[in-house]
Amino acid sequence: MTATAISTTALTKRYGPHQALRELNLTVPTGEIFGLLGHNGAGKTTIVNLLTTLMEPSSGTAEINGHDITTAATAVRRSIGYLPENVQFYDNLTLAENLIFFARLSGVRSVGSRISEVLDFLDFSGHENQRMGTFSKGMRQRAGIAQAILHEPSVLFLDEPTSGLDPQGVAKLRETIISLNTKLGMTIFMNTHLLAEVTKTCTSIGILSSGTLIYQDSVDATLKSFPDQESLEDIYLHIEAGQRA
Ligand SMILES: Nc1ncnc2c1ncn2[C@@H]1O[C@H](COP(=O)(O)OP(=O)(O)OP(=O)(O)O)[C@@H](O)[C@H]1O
Repeated sequence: MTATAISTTALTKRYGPHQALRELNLTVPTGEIFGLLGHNGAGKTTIVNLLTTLMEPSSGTAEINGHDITTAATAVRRSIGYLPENVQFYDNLTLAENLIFFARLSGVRSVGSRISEVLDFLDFSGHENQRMGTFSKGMRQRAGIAQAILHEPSVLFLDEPTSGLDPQGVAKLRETIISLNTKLGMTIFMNTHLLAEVTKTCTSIGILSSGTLIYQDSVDATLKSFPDQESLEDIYLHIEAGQRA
């Protein structure tokens, strides 16, 4: 039986009178690279904020590796890594100084050797003594992933990870996400608008529309189920249009 990395039951979030997420029931098996798609304002960041324990749900529940996001938030935080869309660092400090700071915050043992191991894995060694204020967007992204995986999480959340990257940066990020999944066994949950990238990177997708999950399946099954559509982008637009009709 496949283990479950992420599961939500009737997960709901209201901001005042606005219902951003409506009774979401979602299951992501361990080992998937799951891409959450949806229009602007669909509720994608809200889901990530709930699953990473940055916010509490209005009602409903969710579990990460069997830990409840509300009653076992500390256990959830130990088993997840999170790369927000705009990752923040201390720009006047070097990469190593930043990573040491974050590693200590998350209780990493053998900080120096763990940082070397992570930078090596990400093919990012050699920048340790560079001040972060001089980093390009792609380098910041790489540093953000290093920070997010320092404590060896088993589930990694990425919010719009391709935002602001050039095509080389997008390709490098894809390579990194796939190797985190295949070599380290991490389950990946990513929010994205870049549908061409989803076909190349993700194993399964969900589509969120106005706070409701309207579709979930593997990428392969999705491509087979809509033989008349040329690409995942066309399939996405077709499903979304069906929802609005
Ligand atoms: N703190 C907040 N207070 C009030 N409304 C909010 C708040 N955060 C988000 N919203 C609203 O909730 C809805 C979902 O927002 P969310 O940021 O989760 O969407 P999204 O799918 O991530 O959008 P995008 O693709 O534009 O980043 C939107 O209508 C948004 O305006």
